[in-house]
Amino acid sequence: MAAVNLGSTGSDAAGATRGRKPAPAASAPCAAGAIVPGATPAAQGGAEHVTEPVAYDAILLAGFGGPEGQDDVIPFLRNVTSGRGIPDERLEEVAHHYRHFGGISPINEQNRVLKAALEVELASRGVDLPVLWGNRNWDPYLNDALGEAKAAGYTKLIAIATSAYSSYSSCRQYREDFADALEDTQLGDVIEIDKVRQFFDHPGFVTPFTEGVRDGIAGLLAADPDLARGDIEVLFATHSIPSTDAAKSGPAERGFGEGGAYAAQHRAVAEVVMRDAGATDVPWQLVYQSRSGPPSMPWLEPDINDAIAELPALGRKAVVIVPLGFVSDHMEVLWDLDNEALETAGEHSLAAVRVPTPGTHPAYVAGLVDLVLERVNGTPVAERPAVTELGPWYDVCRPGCCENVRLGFRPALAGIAP
Ligand SMILES: CC1=C(CCC(=O)O)c2cc3nc(cc4[nH]c(cc5[nH]c(cc1n2)c(C)c5CCC(=O)O)c(CCC(=O)O)c4C)C(CCC(=O)O)=C3C
Ligand SMILES: [Fe+2]
Repeated sequence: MAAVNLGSTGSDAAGATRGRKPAPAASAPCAAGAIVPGATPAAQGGAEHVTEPVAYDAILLAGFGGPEGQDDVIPFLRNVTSGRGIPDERLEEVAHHYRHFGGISPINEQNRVLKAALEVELASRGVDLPVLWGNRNWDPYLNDALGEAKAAGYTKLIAIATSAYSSYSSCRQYREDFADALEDTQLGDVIEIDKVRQFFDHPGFVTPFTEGVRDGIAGLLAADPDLARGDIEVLFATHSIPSTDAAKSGPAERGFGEGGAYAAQHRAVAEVVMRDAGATDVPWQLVYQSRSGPPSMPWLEPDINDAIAELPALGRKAVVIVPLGFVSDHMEVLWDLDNEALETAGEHSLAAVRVPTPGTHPAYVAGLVDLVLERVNGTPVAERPAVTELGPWYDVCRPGCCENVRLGFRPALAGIAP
């Protein structure tokens, strides 16, 4: 199967190893890696990776969106939760997090800064691709970005969603919203949108965390000469999701164990981070945060605060909190980690540090441009960097990938139906 990376282990720019991806057990017959130019990926007979060059007109930076004033907070939360059955008490609770910061989520500003950093990086590498920015849940919306594309005459966009892992919320929902936006703007016959692969194991995304863990451990040790490495626990934190979403988060034909592809991707990246930070002697766990939904519905556990409360009984004296699931210091990080989790650590007399998110780390910005260029150039799969054996992830989402069994799902781009 030409599209699957069976290449030997090699070194990439960040010094990490490129793994082998096992061939899917029972996927549909796979076309050759190359696809027919001009046709949409869905018409490609099931290719997992697109290894023909594509002449894109622009990059679509697709964000989550966030409120930028007190009056935006409730309308924003209604956008995010429309049709979800999120209890009103939960909305009130979340509104309070935003109110505390003047009703302003930092996420839009972070995406403005990321867009500018991408433009600088593209220019410095001589890549002539404009960056359009649109959000799923707040102004500027995806529809606005498509309006800009139309005005400029762009017809072929390559999307970067600000979300690294596979799950309904972090992958398919973006792809559904692309399809919705094309329908809303009636540009579906004019504009095509492809999407770069999930980049959880791209070295550009992983390197900032590796540096952060190394620095975090060193900082704790420097601050307390009596602290031993085994006294520290590294907690890799990511957004909890409903267990049913997690189970559906990978391609239907591959098994990933407890928590589906979503948890497996986080565990695999955490292991690489610990190894590359030179910290295989430091204990670590994957933990979850920011759950919502009714208490009767199972979500991925343990919650970070519960995990922290258990640490003294394990003999730990300090904790390094790594926001492994997040690309920037948005509300989930500022509130749920810097406010709540650090407070929980204090209540249990643990020294604690929170590692930075990728933000606009040069490796991350360059990595996002690399992800675009591998699609522009149709880079062979064996040459695409991936630090875990799970990747490089699919360019075209697999059938049944990232479904939402609670809500049903809508038509989506950049994948194979359903
Ligand atoms: C996997 C995942 C990511 C990471 C991937 C990605 O980045 O997309 C993420 C990111 C984010 N989530 C965010 C905000 C919210 N998420 C909510 C609700 C939910 N998130 C979920 C999952 C995820 N969420 C889920 C399963 C729900 C329950 C509703 C449902 O079943 O679909 C709610 C509703 C209230 C609540 O319940 O908390 C809000 C306000 C913000 C913006 C922060 C800011 O403003 O700075 C960001 C970046
Ligand atoms: Fe969320």
